[in-house]
Amino acid sequence: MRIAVGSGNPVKRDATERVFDSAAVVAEPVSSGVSEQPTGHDETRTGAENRALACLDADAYDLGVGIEGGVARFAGRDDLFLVMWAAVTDGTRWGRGTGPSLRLPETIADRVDAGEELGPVMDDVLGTNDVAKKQGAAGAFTAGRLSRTDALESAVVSAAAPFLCDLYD
Ligand SMILES: O=P(O)(O)OP(=O)(O)OP(=O)(O)OC[C@H]1O[C@@H](n2cnc3c(O)ncnc32)[C@H](O)[C@@H]1O
Repeated sequence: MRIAVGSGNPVKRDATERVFDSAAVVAEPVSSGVSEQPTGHDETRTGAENRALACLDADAYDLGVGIEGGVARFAGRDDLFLVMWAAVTDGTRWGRGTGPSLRLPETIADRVDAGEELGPVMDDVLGTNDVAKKQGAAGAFTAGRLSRTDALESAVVSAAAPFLCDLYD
């Protein structure tokens, strides 16, 4: 089975490889079709779906996987969370799922609310370079207990459910 993951970010490829461990996983950097910093569940989910479809079309793949990081609030609450959505498609059937949500510290949430992208803000605060391609905000917020790869693996395996369980058919 050939699987494309619609990103050049190595943590997204690693998370996908963990889920589809007997498949060949190829990274296909594609456009998300949403803003650089998606806001809200709808925009973040749409980014994951767009990436899944775009990378499936890039070559002859059996499945396309799209993963998108975003920030979102929950109904009636003020705090801002890092969220992550994944989508899996074979071009006909779809699976969608989320990973864990992590509340952003207020100073970081304020900067993202003011229009900055989370990745650069995290690098600035942590004094790192490309943390989004390494342990990620999840790793930083949990003292390494939950890496971005771990978190995205949860999102991808959740999205893969319709391809793993025939109750969805
Ligand atoms: O190369 P792509 O696939 O675009 O990967 P990305 O990590 O840059 O992009 P996302 O669209 O998944 O995330 C949107 C923004 O949120 C940031 N972001 C998301 N999750 C993060 C995390 O765990 N740690 C740091 N930044 C994160 C990311 O760096 C972007 O600035």
